[in-house]
Amino acid sequence: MRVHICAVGRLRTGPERALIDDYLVRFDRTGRALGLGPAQMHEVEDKKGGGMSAEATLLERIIPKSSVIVALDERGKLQSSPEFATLLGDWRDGGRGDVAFVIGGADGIAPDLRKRADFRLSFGRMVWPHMLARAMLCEQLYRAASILAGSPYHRV
Ligand SMILES: C[S@@+](CC[C@H](N)C(=O)[O-])C[C@H]1O[C@@H](n2cnc3c(N)ncnc32)[C@H](O)[C@@H]1O
Repeated sequence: MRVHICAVGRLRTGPERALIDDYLVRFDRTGRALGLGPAQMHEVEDKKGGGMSAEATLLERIIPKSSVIVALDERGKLQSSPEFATLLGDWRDGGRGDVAFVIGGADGIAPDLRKRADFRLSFGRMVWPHMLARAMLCEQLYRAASILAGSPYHRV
């Protein structure tokens, strides 16, 4: 099952990029034997300042058809890391295709796209900058793969 990260904003060279690249390499390496990955990053940018509805139009174009859509949203559902690992395994085994994680921009994800999502995932009720949310997602993907692989990275 391929994992798509569909995000608003272009990641420039810097500390977030280093973190994200590192966790995605680790995720791909750990996930390969589990049928998870590779992870692909898709970015959109609305240069005309059309806000979340313009961003949603661009996001809709890059979300692969028939993928499970997971919207990252602070109002979504909280998961422990083992619960998230189980979800990822279930999506892989469910045979629906790929999974697409959607990360909004400064205004968030437009309501229609949020409603269309199969799952809304929260990293807590605080709002994080989108690039940090991206880095946190990549770490949790690696952690989930490690949990499913039974490797000792995750400790309770
Ligand atoms: C700066 S936030 C936008 C927050 C905005 N208030 C909203 O209504 O969503 C940019 C993006 O980062 C992600 N994000 C930020 N905090 C999050 C959290 N606690 N849990 C999950 N995703 C989060 C979401 O995808 C959000 O659309």
